[in-house]
Amino acid sequence: MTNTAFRLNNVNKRKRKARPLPDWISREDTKRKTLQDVSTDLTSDLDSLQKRAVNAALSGANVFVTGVAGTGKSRVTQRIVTACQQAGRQVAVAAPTGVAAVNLDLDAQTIHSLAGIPVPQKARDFGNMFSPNTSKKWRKLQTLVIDEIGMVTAEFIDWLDVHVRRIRRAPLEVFGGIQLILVGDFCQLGPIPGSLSLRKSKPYHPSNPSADCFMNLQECTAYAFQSVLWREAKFVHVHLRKVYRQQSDQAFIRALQDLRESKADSANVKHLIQQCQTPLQNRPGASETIASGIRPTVLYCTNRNVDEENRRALLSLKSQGSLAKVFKAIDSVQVDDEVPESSRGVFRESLLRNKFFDHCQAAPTLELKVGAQVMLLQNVSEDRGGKYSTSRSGSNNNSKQQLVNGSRGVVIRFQLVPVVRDNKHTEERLMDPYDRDKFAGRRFDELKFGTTVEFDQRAWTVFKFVKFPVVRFLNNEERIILPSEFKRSLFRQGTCLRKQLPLRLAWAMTVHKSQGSTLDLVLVDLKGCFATGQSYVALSRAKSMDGLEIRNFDAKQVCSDPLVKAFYEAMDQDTMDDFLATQAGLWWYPILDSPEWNKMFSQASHSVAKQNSSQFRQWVKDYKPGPDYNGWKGKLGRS
Ligand SMILES: Nc1ncnc2c1ncn2[C@@H]1O[C@H](COP(=O)(O)OP(=O)(O)OP(=O)(O)O)[C@@H](O)[C@H]1O
Repeated sequence: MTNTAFRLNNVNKRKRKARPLPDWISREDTKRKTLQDVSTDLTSDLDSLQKRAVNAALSGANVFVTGVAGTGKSRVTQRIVTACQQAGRQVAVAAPTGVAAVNLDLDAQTIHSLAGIPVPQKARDFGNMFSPNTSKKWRKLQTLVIDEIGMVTAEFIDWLDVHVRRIRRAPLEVFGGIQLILVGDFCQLGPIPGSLSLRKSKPYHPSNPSADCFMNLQECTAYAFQSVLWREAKFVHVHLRKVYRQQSDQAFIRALQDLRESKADSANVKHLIQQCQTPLQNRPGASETIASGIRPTVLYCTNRNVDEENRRALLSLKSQGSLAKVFKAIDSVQVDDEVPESSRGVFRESLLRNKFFDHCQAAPTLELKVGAQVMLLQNVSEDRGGKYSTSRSGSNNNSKQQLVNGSRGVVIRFQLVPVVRDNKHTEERLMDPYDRDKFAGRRFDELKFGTTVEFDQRAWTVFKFVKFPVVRFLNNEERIILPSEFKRSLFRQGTCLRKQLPLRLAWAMTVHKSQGSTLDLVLVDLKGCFATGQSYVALSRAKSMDGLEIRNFDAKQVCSDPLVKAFYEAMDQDTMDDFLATQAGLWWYPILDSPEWNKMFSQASHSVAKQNSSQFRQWVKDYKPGPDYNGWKGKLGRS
């Protein structure tokens, strides 16, 4: 081909590309077709409401997905995230607490670390968001998914919104134009109040910009729907209806529904309590499982009871003469390459102090013994040679066949696993018994001291053996459990990494930690129940009454919030705008009554603030982070 011909061809190609599409295929349609394909692939096993949630998310709308416990909110969240990613969107997934983020298992992080701020005590803590790294991240983001929105306070979400708008220089758009997917159930555990007293902090006023804002963050227990954001975001509400977790036990579903609505004296609840008073070991199905060595998970309302129970249980095993093995986690951090050399030390220190290491489900030290009750913390993915995967898709769906995050079992022995070293002695590796490719046709237990195997184009020699637990799970599968990675990436900071066995002792756990999980065999002790929705969350973890024992139930402790009830009624009656305008109340109303506030504003401005959100918008407009943030001066005030 001559140069001229080549050029002509290119011109023709360009011309062809520029030719308009036929009238009957608009560009919008071709785009929709692609989204349609994504949606069909990901929603084939979802019910119609679950599909509606995924499609609404794909349409680009702000979506709120809710539903009673066990209706598949987590499953829908996973599909939404995958769908948005496949549609080419920049997605971030966050949850209000470390446990919820780790539970979600979608490489989610806490909302605070996503925001690049500590758990804020003062409005100016949000000033950290203006750091070049964090603001760049927020500018790129297209979709933000927040799970367990019921635990996020209205005040927090409004302050976040305010700062994201400024960072993205889009003051009039909710979250500066980022699509919001909020997921949660306001009848489950709500925002947890902290200890900071409102009275001790000064209200923010534009005339005194360096003062700390009125900071109610640690005290605010207003629901996210009491935010300005909720009024402006125009959410598509999707209320999932079909309960999957207890689908084989309709009487149980009815009782849970009554508990959710605080009808603790109903016939359904009485029936539930009566059925579930018999100890599990005296019930036909459960007693067989217990006889095979698997004891029920015990849920307590307080941490103290949980620790006591696990310690007691492990000690009782010790007294039977069984030897304990201690597995210590290996923690490390990796600072992002783009962090300048001069700041790497500071970033390293800050990553090492990250809350991830406190919240990580995998304990820093795990003591195990033969007979210890354990729970798997990650899915076992067969298609990846039996390794642990961080994906929770399909989790718990088919627990009889699959081992998933939450699967329960008992340690039956410890197994020696070979460690190999390459012939240059530069690297050591633990041999994964389920990674069959590595053994070149040999059986794992044929590997003896000094045996050489070849993989990764190198020869490796067995030079020592290390003991790891073998767990027998509820589905009777026995599996050697090897250390696995738990990590959290902090955008433009680096990664926190913990290497530990994906197991935790599972004789007992708190109700707060159990939120989001499905349990086959569970004993719920409601002594000391203190939070709204706590008894509902605890009891709704069980799959059926056959696998549930209830202790210390007190109808007086069952409480739900009438405001939440009204919120759901408004959603079902399609009167949400009216509810938000007249009943919900904005989170700062109680602050208006504080003496500090009274000094700042006249009675007249109170009523303005109560009537609409313009007052808040005014603060937003005038708000400037305090003097601590001079470092980011260049980035401020441009919005
Ligand atoms: N469409 C579906 N088909 C079959 N099983 C499903 C479906 N949706 C959800 N499930 C199963 O129902 C159980 C509960 O689902 P999931 O944990 O997603 O509910 P949830 O609404 O997030 O619950 P919670 O509010 O308690 O966290 C899981 O075992 C899940 O695999």
